[in-house]
Amino acid sequence: MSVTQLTREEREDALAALPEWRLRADGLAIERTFTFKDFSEAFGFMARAALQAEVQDHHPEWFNVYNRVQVTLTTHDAGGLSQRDVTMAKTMDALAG
Ligand SMILES: C[C@H](O)[C@H](O)[C@H]1CNC2=NC(N)=NC(=O)C2=N1
Repeated sequence: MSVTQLTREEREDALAALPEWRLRADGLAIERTFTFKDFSEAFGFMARAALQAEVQDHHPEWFNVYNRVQVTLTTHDAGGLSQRDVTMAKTMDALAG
């Protein structure tokens, strides 16, 4: 599937609209750590995000310990950041409340 990387300008605009996310040092991914009340809340978030990932055909890299979910978004098909990551980041922000 052809997906294109964001240009530097598009990336900067996207990050400005995603204040909770930071650009990974290599510039190829965005990252956010979500913290919830407990494991049940964290896993509920992951379950809802997983269903949305399927709908968007765009899957997160993530790591969960108890109430914490560390998320990395990158587009493998583009070899870096694409609009799909931005859309998924906004979806996750909305799901986390
Ligand atoms: C075939 C399938 O559509 C692709 O492999 C999709 C699935 N989910 C994906 N998820 C992410 N994060 N990046 C991709 O490039 C990607 N590609």
